Amino acid sequence: MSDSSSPRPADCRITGVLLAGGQGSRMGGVDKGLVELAGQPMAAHALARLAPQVDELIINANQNLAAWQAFGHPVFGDDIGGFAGPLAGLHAALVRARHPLVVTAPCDSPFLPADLVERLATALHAADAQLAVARTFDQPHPVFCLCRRDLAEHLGAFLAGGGRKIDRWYGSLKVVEVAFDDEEAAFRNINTRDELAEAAKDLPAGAA
Ligand SMILES: Nc1nc2c(ncn2[C@@H]2O[C@H](COP(=O)(O)OP(=O)(O)OP(=O)(O)O)[C@@H](O)[C@H]2O)c(=O)[nH]1
Ligand SMILES: [Mg+2]
Repeated sequence: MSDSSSPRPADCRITGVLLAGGQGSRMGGVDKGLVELAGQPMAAHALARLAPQVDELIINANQNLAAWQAFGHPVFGDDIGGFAGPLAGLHAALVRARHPLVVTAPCDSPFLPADLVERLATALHAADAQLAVARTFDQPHPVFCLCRRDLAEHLGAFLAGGGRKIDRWYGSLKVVEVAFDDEEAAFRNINTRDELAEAAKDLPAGAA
């Protein structure tokens, strides 16, 4: 992670936000990113992959804030309460990001692509879009997105009007979808204890 040494010009710099504000209900109501996977908290795997790709890293979490702070990055909760979904975390991130572009990744995707950010950014700029989102084949991955920080007001108005559905908000924007068909396995998402056990088989202990 770099700032003054970033190869990106200042107006193209990117804040990465790890989305970890969910309730982990399919895992029994745990703070999913803090659950151990191959000797590390699950979030450590995602953070290790995301950090080299961004110019600033921040964490959105709504519980166990001290444990999240131990990762050494700024931690903040949703501004609207009641676990309103990932858009609430994205909005809080847009408000706090130091850089003009913000990329999101969920805490439960420990294999995320090493070229996620570069490919989203290339597509965003080429299409002059407001938001770039990953997909593999016909499967969208809406919590892997890169968008412009100046969407904060637009998203704030959507949330204030009761909007919660990520697809609906994306539908109101100029969006470019970015195909990662060649990296489908990198989007593997760990939602249950069984999926956690399977993922552990594919990661050596202490791998993050
Ligand atoms: N900030 C914030 N993020 C959320 C919220 N709900 C889900 N997320 C995030 O959205 C991403 C995808 O969510 P899920 O995989 O469904 O995670 P989850 O909500 O913790 O898990 P389940 O309760 O089992 O659905 C994860 O990065 C979550 O942390 C929320 O209310 N606020
Ligand atoms: Mg998930």
